[in-house]
Amino acid sequence: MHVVVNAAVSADGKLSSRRREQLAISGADDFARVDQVRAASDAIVVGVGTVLADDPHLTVKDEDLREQRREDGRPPNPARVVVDSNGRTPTDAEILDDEAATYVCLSEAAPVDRRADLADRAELITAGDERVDLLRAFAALREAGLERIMVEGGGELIFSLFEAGLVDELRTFVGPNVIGGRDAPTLADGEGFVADFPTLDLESVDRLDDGVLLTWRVDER
Ligand SMILES: NC(=O)C1=CN([C@@H]2O[C@H](COP(=O)(O)OP(=O)(O)OC[C@H]3O[C@@H](n4cnc5c(N)ncnc54)[C@H](OP(=O)(O)O)[C@@H]3O)[C@@H](O)[C@H]2O)C=CC1
Ligand SMILES: Nc1nc(O)c(N)c(N[C@@H]2O[C@H](COP(=O)(O)O)[C@@H](O)[C@H]2O)n1
Repeated sequence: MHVVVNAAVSADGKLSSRRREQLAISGADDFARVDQVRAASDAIVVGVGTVLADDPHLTVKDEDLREQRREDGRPPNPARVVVDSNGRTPTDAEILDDEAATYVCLSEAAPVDRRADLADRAELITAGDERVDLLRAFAALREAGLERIMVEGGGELIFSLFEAGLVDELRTFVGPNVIGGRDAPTLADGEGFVADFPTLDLESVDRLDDGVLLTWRVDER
């Protein structure tokens, strides 16, 4: 399995404002690049915080890229995955439509009625007691044949994936704005590290739109 985290941050490292509404930090060229990364992936993963904030669709937007996937014998869109301990994903969420397969990773704590609602629209994976155990959930995704994984956020999930040692590559588009706010989400939130910080090898730096794309390999821990 290869896990790429891709996100767009402001020049001060924020994913969004303190209102946690979806903000376009990327420009047109970066969104086109993101579409290519999606098209090259078997699955796109987000946390339920992103689903609740953005109601993302997580599909490939460019019809040529979808057609290329069909020609390669793959479904036109990668699978979508929500990490959602308690089954908070709304049943009318875009991510549950029939444009692509969807997996919802739950914990044992997810209420039975939420499981039943979600099971009509998605494959359910249960891993962890109170919170999704990411090592087990990602092992289940791998067993389902999903090898090339793109994670799009948000900051809580990205931190946990680094903590679990699951990230192979980090691609960060840094946009030309300052968002600020101590409560605004950043690339990696969660508890934060105080020692044994994950370290990265800088692979490339590319000017893109009015910002810069940083591609990092994550060192083994
Ligand atoms: N600029 C960009 O590129 C992007 C920006 N965003 C922005 O990010 C914000 C959302 O990010 P954020 O609030 O951090 O939410 P996340 O999308 O990271 O989801 C976090 C939630 O996932 C659930 N979860 C379950 N298991 C785990 C686990 N093991 N580790 C971590 N989380 C787990 C938790 O909810 P529970 O306990 O209920 O399961 C948790 O609160 C929005 O403002 C959105 O607009 C999002 C993506 C990309
Ligand atoms: N790469 C990138 N740049 C930004 O500026 C963004 N705001 C995001 N957001 C991510 O894209 C999701 C929306 O996807 P759909 O257009 O609905 O398919 C959003 O939920 C974030 O994960 N990404």
